Amino acid sequence: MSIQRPRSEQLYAEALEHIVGGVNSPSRSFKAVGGGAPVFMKRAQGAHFWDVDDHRYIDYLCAYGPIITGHAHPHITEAITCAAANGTLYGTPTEFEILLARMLKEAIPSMDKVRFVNSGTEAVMTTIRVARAYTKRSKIIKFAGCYHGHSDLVLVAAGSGPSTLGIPDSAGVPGSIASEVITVPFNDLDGLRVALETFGNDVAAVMVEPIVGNFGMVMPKPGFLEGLCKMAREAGALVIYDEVISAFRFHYGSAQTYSAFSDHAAIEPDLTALGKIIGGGLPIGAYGGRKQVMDQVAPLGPAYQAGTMAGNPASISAGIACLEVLREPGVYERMDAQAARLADALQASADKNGIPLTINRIRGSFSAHFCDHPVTNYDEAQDTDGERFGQFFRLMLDQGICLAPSKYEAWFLTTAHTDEDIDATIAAAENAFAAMVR
Ligand SMILES: Cc1ncc(COP(=O)(O)O)c(C=O)c1O
Ligand SMILES: NCC(=O)CCC(=O)O
Repeated sequence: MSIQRPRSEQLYAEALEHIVGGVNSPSRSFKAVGGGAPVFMKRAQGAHFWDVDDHRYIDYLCAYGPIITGHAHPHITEAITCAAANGTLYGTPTEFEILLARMLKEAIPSMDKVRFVNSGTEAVMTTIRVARAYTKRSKIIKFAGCYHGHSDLVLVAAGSGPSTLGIPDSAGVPGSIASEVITVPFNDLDGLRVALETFGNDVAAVMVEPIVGNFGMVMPKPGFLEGLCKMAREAGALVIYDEVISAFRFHYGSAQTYSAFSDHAAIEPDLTALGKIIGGGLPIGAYGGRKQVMDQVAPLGPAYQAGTMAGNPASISAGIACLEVLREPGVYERMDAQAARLADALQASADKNGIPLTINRIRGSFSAHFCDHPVTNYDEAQDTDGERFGQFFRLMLDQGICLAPSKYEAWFLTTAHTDEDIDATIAAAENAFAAMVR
């Protein structure tokens, strides 16, 4: 089944000479799946990639989440082209920024005010600063395995990327900063209670991915978000939702407005961090929240946050166009149905071959864990067979199926995946599972 990729090998060798580790984000390295050259892609269209050796792949990596309408969607491409033709960066406000802010606010009503930044990392980093400014406290509670970007504070027990490479707690983060972060297991209200009882008066915010995307896709247990919000508020701390992955992933809205949760008022955060999908494939981040809290931000308030590239017309236009596509009726239902068919077939095929597999599916995305137990927190996600994942990853890649090179990452469907893509993926998985037990 193994296919050759001489041009990727050659480019990787060259890249290693010039770019640290040969990659511009460590998540792209194949270190956790047996090493060697990552595949260098040269073109992407719809649900497909072509590599530099002219092999075609069906894409479930989807750039780690932003590509939800498929690659080079004509409506988004037109918006970007048009923005570029009118100048890529002004350093002044533009009318489009207001439109995207309005669209985000309509979809996520807990945000009275929004500010655009350039990445999810920046968005999260700033929500923490704003929460600290507002509460005049310094500590943060986060949940083990949730990834919130690569700013110092949140690189403690940091989930997918760092965990894949065996560095959940980054070097270069001073102990004094790490000591400002308290880590609690996800889905564990008792753990949160103890943390708040111990440190409550110093806690500025409890930060969480309300639906986790960074140790697989993991739903909060019933009552978890309600309990989290209640306990945080009783302790005088703010609630920050990192919805960089989850916003617009499962429906036209965010986790905090998702229909799986019955009492939306009880799970409303004070601040929300956004990124990925809202930029339609261009760099973006945003954060927003209650007016009173957001008024802390400069130029209104004392919390400073700025950005030369922030709100650039291309990213904003791409974001608007992406949300316009997602607003079309039936879009999420279709991704849901395709993901259901794919996940069910993967499970059946693994079962048939006697390979323990736990699939966590939330509408159009899912994670597949090589284990025989549920995955509801980081410990359980770690306790899965990484070697088997690596083997599966390579067997799929060699049949033209592109997954993230990490056992912690999700599979993402897009509006561009066709029934034929799903059929081909199911057939490839059948072959892969059969090969794994031979
Ligand atoms: C939940 C979450 N927050 C924050 C980030 C950081 O976003 P970025 O990579 O755009 O800085 C990510 C990226 O993977 C993420 O998944
Ligand atoms: N779920 C983790 C990521 O999406 C990380 C992407 C990156 O840092 O390249």
